[in-house]
Amino acid sequence: MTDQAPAIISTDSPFATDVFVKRHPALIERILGAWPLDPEQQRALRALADENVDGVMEPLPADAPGADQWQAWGRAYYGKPWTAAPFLWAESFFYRRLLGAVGYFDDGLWQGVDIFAPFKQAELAGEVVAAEVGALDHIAELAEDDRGQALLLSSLWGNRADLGFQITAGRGSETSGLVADDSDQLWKLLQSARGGSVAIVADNAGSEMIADLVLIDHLITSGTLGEVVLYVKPAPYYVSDATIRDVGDCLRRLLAADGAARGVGERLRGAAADGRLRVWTDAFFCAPFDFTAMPDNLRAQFASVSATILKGDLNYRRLVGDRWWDPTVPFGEVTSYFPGPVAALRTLKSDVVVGLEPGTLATLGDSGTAWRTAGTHALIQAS
Ligand SMILES: O=P(O)(O)OC[C@@]1(O)O[C@H](CO)[C@@H](O)[C@@H]1O
Repeated sequence: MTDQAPAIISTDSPFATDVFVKRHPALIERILGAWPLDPEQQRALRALADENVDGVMEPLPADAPGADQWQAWGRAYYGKPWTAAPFLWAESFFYRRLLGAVGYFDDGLWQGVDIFAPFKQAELAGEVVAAEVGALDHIAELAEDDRGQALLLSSLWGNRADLGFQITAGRGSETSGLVADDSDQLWKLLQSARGGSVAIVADNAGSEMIADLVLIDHLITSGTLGEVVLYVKPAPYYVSDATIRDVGDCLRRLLAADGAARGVGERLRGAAADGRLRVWTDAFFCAPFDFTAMPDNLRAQFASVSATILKGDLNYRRLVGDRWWDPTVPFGEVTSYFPGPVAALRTLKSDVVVGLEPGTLATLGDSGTAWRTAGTHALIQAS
């Protein structure tokens, strides 16, 4: 494996700094507006927002679930500004603190309540998803290979529908081309695994999950794959990250539609019933580390499938490491530690990128960062 590049500390990145001083307080305002929170919950949320903007990071209360573990993980960062910690680490801790502030982990009324559900549900009921579901009738008419590629691209660009990102970036419609396109290699990988099992590490609920489910249906129905293991988050995270509940909501959205979408929903329900589609999770998916630190059980699971496909920006950061890589360092080199063939489908929404051709990088211009963070560019990379 190549030498590790320096980790991204938020103070070194205007984009990451904004996540703490703008995105997180705006998210907290939305939560305050969406729920009948009691005074203590409101106080805890407002304190967390203030801490993010100009306070210092406080550890979890000593009696909170997982407090010892987080105490050990974050010893070097508590008492310092949020932006002084590694970006990836501090964001994960923010979501742990956010859920803790409303009582998600405590016995009582708020235990297990997904505070992001109103935002996810609005997206699922909206016109973007309606158009996406309706478009399946046309895609069904395409030849099998063209349909596969169309669904792959739809799963890729579906990653723009990230509700955390939209808090500060808005829902833009501008898209540029792919900065890296290993889709031929990815299809070869899937064909060589024909009839086998593939892991898909999901990202967002709503529009993106609908696109992922439609792609999964295509891969299973066409016989390309015998089994898909879909990994979701064990708890609400990064606003729109999918949990098992979201997979259920998306499946029901497909089943409630007419035409091709309903067929997709029915086939997926059948695939789940006979084990060809399995939904799984692991606590590590909400841990503040990249995949080099994955636990042995997860490593063994990824090693047992023919390939793993990771969706989205955060999974990409965790796959290659949230680091200031030279953008031309090969994807295969950085991901060589991964237990088995691996691919990434990601729209670019943070500083990290690897695997670019020098010519592509020259065209994008390495000085400006908008192409890295605006969600207008995307990539498909495979090892
Ligand atoms: O993983 P996703 O949904 O594609 O993107 C997550 C994201 O919006 O959140 C992080 C910043 O808060 C970045 O990784 C990215 O901008």
